[in-house]
Amino acid sequence: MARTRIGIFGSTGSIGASTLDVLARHPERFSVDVLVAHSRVDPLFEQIKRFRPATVGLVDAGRRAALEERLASLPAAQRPAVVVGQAAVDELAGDPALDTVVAAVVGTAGLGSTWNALAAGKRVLLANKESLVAAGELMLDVARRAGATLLPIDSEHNAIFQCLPADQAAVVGRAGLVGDSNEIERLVLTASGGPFRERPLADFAGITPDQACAHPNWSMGRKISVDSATMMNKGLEVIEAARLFGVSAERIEVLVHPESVIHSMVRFVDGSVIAELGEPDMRTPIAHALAWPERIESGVAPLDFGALAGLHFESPDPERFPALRLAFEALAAGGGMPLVMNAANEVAVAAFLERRIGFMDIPAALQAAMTHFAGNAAAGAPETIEAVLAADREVRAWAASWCDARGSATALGG
Ligand SMILES: NC(=O)C1=CN([C@@H]2O[C@H](COP(=O)(O)OP(=O)(O)OC[C@H]3O[C@@H](n4cnc5c(N)ncnc54)[C@H](OP(=O)(O)O)[C@@H]3O)[C@@H](O)[C@H]2O)C=CC1
Ligand SMILES: CC(=O)[C@@H](O)[C@H](O)COP(=O)(O)O
Ligand SMILES: [Mn+2]
Repeated sequence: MARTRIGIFGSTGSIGASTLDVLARHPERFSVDVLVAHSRVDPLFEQIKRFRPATVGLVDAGRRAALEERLASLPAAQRPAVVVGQAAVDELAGDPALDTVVAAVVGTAGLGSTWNALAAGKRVLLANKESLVAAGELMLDVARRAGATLLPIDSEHNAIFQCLPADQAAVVGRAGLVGDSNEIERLVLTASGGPFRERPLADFAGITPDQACAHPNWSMGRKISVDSATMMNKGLEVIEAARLFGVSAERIEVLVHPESVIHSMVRFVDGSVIAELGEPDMRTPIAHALAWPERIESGVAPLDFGALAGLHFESPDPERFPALRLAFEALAAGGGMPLVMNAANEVAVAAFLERRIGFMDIPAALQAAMTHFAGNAAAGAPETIEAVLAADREVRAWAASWCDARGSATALGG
């Protein structure tokens, strides 16, 4: 059997590392053909030595010399072709030499590569939820038209995908929509509640970036870790679920489950609930999507029920986690509002990580952007990928000014 040729966009990140860990267990089944990073050449070089890709992409042209210097130490036959710059790297995702693209870039920076892979009709393992939130139906359209197979590896969506009836799951797997099934009552997205689930609101002002990135169950990149701490991650995931599974906001429930053992569930009209359980380890959904519809070993230990202290559930607190409510509002508003919310969030999280604004300024930035752009966003979602990118840039510029003003006011004691 010919090996499946894999490209990992965002290979040096947390999802990239988990994917390579799974792939290393199945060298007879998969080859690693393309690896893409933004600028971190040291981990990229280690991956090149181990997995011998034919091509590597580096977005930051300023790091090219550093990468070439390292590659010069390898025998010529082991040196990959090097592609540099965002546009050229994004084009690699549509390369006919790839069967499967793992979309693991963080933020809407991943939109170009995810889009190109779908447009080329590939199997796309989607971690990069921000692209789907920003581009929405446009992205699903391009996937459908090209006959792409869009498989979620975000743990909740992969869990739901696994819980759906086989005929429905096959439709999602081919980038279609579940639609208004009269068998499925609702989708239940579980949420850990993040590191501040029990912290009083009065103490939120002093939250530091390192505290926000200390997720209780999952080891992830810093942006998504902050999103989990504000529960914006769950908000993005509500929109991601609505898009992937074609369900309205009323049929999506968020349930805080601090152990992250149940990764999500589907409620059926007859009262049945089907859940997917496992250790909180991304190698499980990644292995599932790599091999789907077959199953392969992932390296994740079997769940030890005897070691569980219990499974707990509670409702999300809207006072301490307003970002979740804002996401439901953005979904209900439709049009370009999810794009506005997402772009403002990316800018505000970056400002928080750089200590320019406080933790609760993140949801404040979302609220301000959503209010400011309400008229534009209501006009409808952008109709081309270029319009999505232009709208994303416009909101980012506005949100950056908002964060600058908020940061100066805070520094002045305002
Ligand atoms: N981590 C997790 O467990 C989960 C993550 N996700 C989603 O997966 C995505 C990735 O998250 P995570 O792995 O945690 O993030 P990380 O921050 O760990 O990694 C991000 C990766 O993207 C690369 N990158 C950054 N900017 C660009 C760009 N402009 N073009 C190409 N590559 C770029 C980085 O390269 P470099 O290293 O050079 O900076 C790095 O390889 C996010 O959308 C997140 O929401 C979803 C579910 C779980
Ligand atoms: C692993 C994964 O899929 C993350 O998106 C995770 O869900 C984050 O946990 P929260 O439930 O705290 O957002
Ligand atoms: Mn998730």
